[in-house]
Amino acid sequence: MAVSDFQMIQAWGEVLRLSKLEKGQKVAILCGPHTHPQTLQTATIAAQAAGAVVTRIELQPINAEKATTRDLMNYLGETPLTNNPVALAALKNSDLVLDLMLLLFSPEQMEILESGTKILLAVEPPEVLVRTIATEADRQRVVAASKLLRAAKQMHVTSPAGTDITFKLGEYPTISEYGFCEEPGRWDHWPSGFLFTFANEGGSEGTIVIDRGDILLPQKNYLSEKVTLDVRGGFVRDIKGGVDADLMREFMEAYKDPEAYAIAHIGWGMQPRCFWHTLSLFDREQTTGQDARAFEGNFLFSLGPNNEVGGPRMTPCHLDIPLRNCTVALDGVVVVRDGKVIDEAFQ
Ligand SMILES: O=c1ccc(O)c[nH]1
Repeated sequence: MAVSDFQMIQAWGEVLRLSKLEKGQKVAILCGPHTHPQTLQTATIAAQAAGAVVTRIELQPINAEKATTRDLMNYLGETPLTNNPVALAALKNSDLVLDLMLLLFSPEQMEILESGTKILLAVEPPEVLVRTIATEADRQRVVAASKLLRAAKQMHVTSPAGTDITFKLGEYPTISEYGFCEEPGRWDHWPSGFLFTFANEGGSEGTIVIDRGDILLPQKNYLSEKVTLDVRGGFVRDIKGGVDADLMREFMEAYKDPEAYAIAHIGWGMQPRCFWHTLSLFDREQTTGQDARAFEGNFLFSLGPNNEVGGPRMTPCHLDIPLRNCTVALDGVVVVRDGKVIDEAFQ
């Protein structure tokens, strides 16, 4: 259902407060022709109400001729910021960037963050944003879990459907996402409420079974039959199943990039206000599927790029695949059991 401007302005006000936006600071709102007009207008008003100096930067989209999907997260790496020093300079000179266009994993995003600028991504529709306004409690819970993940040397994931895979950890940092940016140089995504790290290069071995009802992103469908991934040496070597497997395989083959098959980020969902079922109630193009990435107790793995954390892969092909009913153990300590987060593990 629709959201009132008043409610959206209040939502932005709370997220900007949590992000410690101060009077007189510089806010750049990055947008494009696809940016939701209500999100843009209410973000602008809320940032001004917080006393910030607000600049809108509108960039023209690229890559349409290369991607086989309209999904914002599925031709990564090159962005409208690539080879645009004017916009890049303005963003690096801001205290906070509200990214309503979607940069995600790109060299330019890393460069902006390294300058100390904060970036908050927000491209879900207002109905999702007002349901998932971040809270300090979300931050504390995700940060507590990330301390365990950061210290772990191995993640072992199993499921009744047949998943049994081990990831060696330690080469890459842990990323916590909880929906606001309270520290300089931080990137976050509203909505979120999950955490992940990246498997060591070549350090993923085993089988992942994407079960009936599990979700593929960007396909944004619920699988009607199992898809089995054979993972060796950090790469998906085989994709077995029926039509869903054929669709996934052809989608990835279209990129003609061997790096698309690499295991990328691995972690789990901790957002009780996001749900597995939500995607079934939206038109495919109304959402990027953050409910699916963040719902409490999923095991979320992704394929493709790891440049976000300084890894060598910047493939534009990026799949996020949240699984239900998994058990996730870090060095033998269970943090998710049969799709339920074990908070006691983080005390
Ligand atoms: O918020 C996000 C969205 C996509 C992704 O791959 C990671 N985090």
